Amino acid sequence: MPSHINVKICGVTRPVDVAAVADAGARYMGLVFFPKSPRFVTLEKAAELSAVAPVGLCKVALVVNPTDAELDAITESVPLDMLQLHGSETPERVSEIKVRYGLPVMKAIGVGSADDLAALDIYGQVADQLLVDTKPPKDAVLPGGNGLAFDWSLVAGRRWPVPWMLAGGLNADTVREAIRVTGATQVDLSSAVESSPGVKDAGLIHAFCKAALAD
Ligand SMILES: O=C(O)c1ccccc1NCC(=O)[C@H](O)[C@H](O)COP(=O)(O)O
Repeated sequence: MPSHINVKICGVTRPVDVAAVADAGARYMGLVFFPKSPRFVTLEKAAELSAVAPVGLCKVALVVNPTDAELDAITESVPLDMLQLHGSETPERVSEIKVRYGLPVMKAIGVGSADDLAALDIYGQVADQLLVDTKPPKDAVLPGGNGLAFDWSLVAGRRWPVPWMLAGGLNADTVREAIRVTGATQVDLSSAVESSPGVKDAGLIHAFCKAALAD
């Protein structure tokens, strides 16, 4: 019987990663267009990875405060199913991007304390999905993908009018507890399925999906 949990593996950089993500039963793969990330992919590489993704694997482009020119280039070169906004995009910008590109938009919100939860209610009115992620440390180079968890009890029992994913430091050992505490039906991760920064590991991807999808 199919699991009711959806997994997103973010930051694939090689065709073997795409195969591992699909074989392991993940529902989404993320392509990172943030140049400072060790998971950064060029337009050409992203198009190659997108082309080998099987039907049914949702291809998500992750961008940070993108200009229209950047999004034009990405959407013209890479077959995609969703855009993930991981910067400080305003609700108005989320709406604008949805209309201009005609793709579902997932907005990432960093959570570090209860003060951050109001943003989820606001963006839940405009985005197609929410990514509830750990708020990055102040000195972090990356706005996401830092392998750090937040206090899951902050979002326990919270619900929004759109589907949402839990992210931030998840791994095969913690994902079941994270799902139990938060009630998440979708989970996203990057760091814990890598052998070194930016290099995905098929064994770790399979182990994570086996743990997440077991119910
Ligand atoms: O992963 C990156 O390199 C990245 C760079 C810039 C913005 C966001 C980024 N990742 C966002 C994700 O969707 C990650 O999967 C999410 O933050 C969880 O990452 P991790 O804590 O490493 O599992």
